[in-house]
Amino acid sequence: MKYYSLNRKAPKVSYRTAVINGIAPDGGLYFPEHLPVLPKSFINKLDRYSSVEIGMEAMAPFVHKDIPKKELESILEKVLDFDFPLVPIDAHISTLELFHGPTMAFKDVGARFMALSLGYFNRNEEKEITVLVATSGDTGGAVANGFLGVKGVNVVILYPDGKVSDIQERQLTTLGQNIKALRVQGTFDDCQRMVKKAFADKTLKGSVQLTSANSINVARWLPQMLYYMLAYHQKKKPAGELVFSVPSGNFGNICAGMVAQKMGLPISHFIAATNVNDTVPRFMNTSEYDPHPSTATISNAMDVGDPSNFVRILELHKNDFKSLKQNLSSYSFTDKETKEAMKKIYSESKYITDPHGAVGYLGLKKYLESHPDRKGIFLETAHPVKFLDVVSETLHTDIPLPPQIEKVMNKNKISLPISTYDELKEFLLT
Ligand SMILES: Cc1ncc(COP(=O)(O)O)c(C=O)c1O
Ligand SMILES: N[C@@H](CCOP(=O)(O)O)C(=O)O
Repeated sequence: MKYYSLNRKAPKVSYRTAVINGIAPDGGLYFPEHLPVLPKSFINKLDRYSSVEIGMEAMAPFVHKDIPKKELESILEKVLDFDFPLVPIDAHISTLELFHGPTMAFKDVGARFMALSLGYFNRNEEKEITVLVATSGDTGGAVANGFLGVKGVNVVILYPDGKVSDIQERQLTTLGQNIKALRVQGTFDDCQRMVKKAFADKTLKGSVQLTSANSINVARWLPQMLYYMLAYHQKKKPAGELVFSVPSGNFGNICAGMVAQKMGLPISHFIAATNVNDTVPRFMNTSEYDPHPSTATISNAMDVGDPSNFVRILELHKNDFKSLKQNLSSYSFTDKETKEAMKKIYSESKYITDPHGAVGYLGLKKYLESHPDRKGIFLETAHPVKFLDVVSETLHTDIPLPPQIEKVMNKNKISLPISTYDELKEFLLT
């Protein structure tokens, strides 16, 4: 498989080079040259395959030639070593829990897939590589955990100071070793801008080999398509067409779902549910992309004003607004609505959602109002314990700390404050 730059001013590259570069030299996101269509016989029998077998079929074409099948299998065995249960909420709605991994958010699959891919590519290299990552909460912890101790890789995480939850901050600042955290005076978008500026900085790139572990990196982005396949894997046959509501921030997860759909998964429609950071819902109403600075919300990991992956979504729909409209609805919700939804789900179904999942639920509910004949799944993207304050204040209930979280609670948070790109550059060069 070759990958091209969406800015179309850089050479096509292999999976290996796309992963190592992170972003193309012309500043564009990499995109697969073609999307393989999976055999109908495979799609119709997803329930009969194991998660690793599904992962092999779906991911092999994307890494082909750079990662041998045996190695890919061993990577997938490590990446998919936890469950992704589909839980019914009511007669029309289920939720796919993506939080049973080591950092309890959906980022664990992509982060570990990328870490293991890079570890494989770096196995005989002497040169060190620096993985730069911007986080609004969950990517940082997942990347820190996934890359901890990986030979030849240093990780630098940028997060917006005071805008991530206490547990999220602990997950990205307490591991030590090859993981460093920088707390930025600004928003997630400022962090992401600094990361992108670093990639465009020739003097920096001459001294440090940089890559990104955000979903701009194909190794972080593409494996997320497996969630959608694993949902069908749990459905009784024939599953029929489903709609997916995806709580969205940087739009990597929903975009990976759209890749799965193009590969043959029978998804009838997507809902991108956002908090008040509504750049995409506004675009879907006006066809004008007009990013606003992000606003802090209780679903903080989605506080993104200028989502990186939206260009990939446009590419998947050949930049045709009409065809995008047929496949995607997008709605935004306030914190008040989110809390009301958390209460409603808890009182009606005894199910505790985190604020991100609750936004996904609201998006699905809204869509089903005008499509009562359809059934849908909203993705529960993080464990509610990661947002303990909001959840206990809203639902007046306690959540016991799972062992994954307990182990970071008594550790010291270590991070350096920065406010400008020059400070980041100085940090990377010393
Ligand atoms: C818990 C949670 N939900 C939803 C999102 C949004 O996902 P995406 O950025 O892929 O749209 C994130 C962060 O990305 C997250 O951490
Ligand atoms: N919500 C994310 C923001 C970055 O998203 P990514 O998927 O592009 O890494 C976070 O939790 O950091």
